[in-house]
Amino acid sequence: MKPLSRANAGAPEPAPVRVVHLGLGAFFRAHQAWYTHRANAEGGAEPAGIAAFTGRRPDAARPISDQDGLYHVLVRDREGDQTELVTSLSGAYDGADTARRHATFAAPEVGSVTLTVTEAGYRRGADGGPDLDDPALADDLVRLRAGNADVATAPARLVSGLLARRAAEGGPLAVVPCDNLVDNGPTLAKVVVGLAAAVDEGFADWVEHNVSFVSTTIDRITPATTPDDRQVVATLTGFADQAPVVTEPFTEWVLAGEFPAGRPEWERGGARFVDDVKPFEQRKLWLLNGAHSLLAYAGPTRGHTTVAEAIEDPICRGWVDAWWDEAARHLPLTADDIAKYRADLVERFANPRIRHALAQIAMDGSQKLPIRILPVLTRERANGVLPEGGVRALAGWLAHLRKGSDVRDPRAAELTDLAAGSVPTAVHQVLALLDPALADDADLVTAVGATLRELEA
Ligand SMILES: NC(=O)c1ccc[n+]([C@@H]2O[C@H](COP(=O)([O-])OP(=O)(O)OC[C@H]3O[C@@H](n4cnc5c(N)ncnc54)[C@H](O)[C@@H]3O)[C@@H](O)[C@H]2O)c1
Ligand SMILES: O=P(O)(O)OC[C@@H](O)[C@@H](O)[C@H](O)[C@H](O)CO
Repeated sequence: MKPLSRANAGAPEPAPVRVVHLGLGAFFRAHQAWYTHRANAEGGAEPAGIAAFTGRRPDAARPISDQDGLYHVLVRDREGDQTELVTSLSGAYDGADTARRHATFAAPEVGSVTLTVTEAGYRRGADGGPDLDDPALADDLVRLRAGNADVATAPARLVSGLLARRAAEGGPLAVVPCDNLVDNGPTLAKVVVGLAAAVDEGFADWVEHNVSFVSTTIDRITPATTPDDRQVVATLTGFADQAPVVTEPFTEWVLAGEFPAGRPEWERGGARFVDDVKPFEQRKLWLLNGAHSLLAYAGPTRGHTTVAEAIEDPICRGWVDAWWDEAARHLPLTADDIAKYRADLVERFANPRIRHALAQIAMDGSQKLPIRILPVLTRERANGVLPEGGVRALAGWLAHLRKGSDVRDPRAAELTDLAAGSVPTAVHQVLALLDPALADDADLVTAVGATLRELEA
């Protein structure tokens, strides 16, 4: 079995870096790096390279940098596997490598910064600005004010990179969040401008005038890679690839916003540039991600561990259909569009060769449910409806929290405490943490309690 390298694979030399990425995870490799690779492969413009930095694990870049930035995407449909070698990563680095990060941010030929740092990684406070009660972010702010750029959180790394760009007179640039958040461009802008202002008002002003925050809807189901997946890639390609990613054939990237310093021609890879991502965003976050979260919490009560298993269970499928009916009532799309999207989702979820663990999706519920479930639930309640699917998603989350094991969430300790004890108290306390208005809704509390008892029976 050959080690993967540009020489062994006959791959082109690394392209000049035009994009910096924060959060070198699986999704970035299956999505933004893949679109950049596809755009480069189409030819025409000068190829664009990406310098990508890990978010939290210093060692995560090593297997990729040892392969000259190369890795395979393993695309799995019901019938079989296809591999594609991705060549757009020109460098993979430890996110704590401040000197490298700053040099990349400062380079005028770098025009965009993309991010996949998870919902929790944005460290937003209740007002949408930076959560300065978060100890890690507060610690980073002290460092930034002291001129020390060795910071750890994603917002602080972005701010320190922008400080380096301003100091080098690198010019304007675009920041492109690719995480599942509502209004992700303006949402990130609020965190970054707030943190910049806490460092220095003049710098916040520079950010407002020089940095464009682009909104995106991003979609490609990409589970964590397993050792078996690596073996499949080795068998198919003959390379001992240490960093392949597994994904589905479907992919979507919709973007809205300005790129003042240019960008790769991602549309050549299939990306769409629109004036407003909102209809795409609501369709995706409510129908796809909402159903994912519902299955992630309620599915295990029926013994399921993956999305594909759960969606094939007629009971779980009924839960998802109920949720989709509720969400559909509030989507600004035609009935035909919604029906087609739902049918496609059933196919995507049921793909038996994508083993998407419910436990992976269940992470960070306190950050995800307000985006995926509550917008529909609150609209339904305003219309006097007790929505079965939304209620079940909340009840499922409570069941997950009450099991107590493997709750991965920035508020895990608080949540598992609140969820313990009698059902009515647990439901009231957990809903109050999400939104006090939910806990004041007696009919909702009763319905969630009844569904929780049913799931726990
Ligand atoms: N996997 C998917 O199917 C998918 C699809 C659409 C969007 N996304 C978005 O991409 C994100 C990452 O998914 P993934 O599959 O790449 O996961 P992953 O676990 O493979 O990678 C996560 C990346 O985020 C970084 N990270 C995690 N927590 C962080 C934190 N608190 N601060 C800074 N960086 C942090 C990690 O270091 C890593 O680089 C998701 O949370 C979601 O917002 C994922
Ligand atoms: O990646 P997360 O943790 O935000 O959410 C888990 C899944 O719901 C998500 O990754 C979907 O698979 C993805 O959003 C599909 O495009």
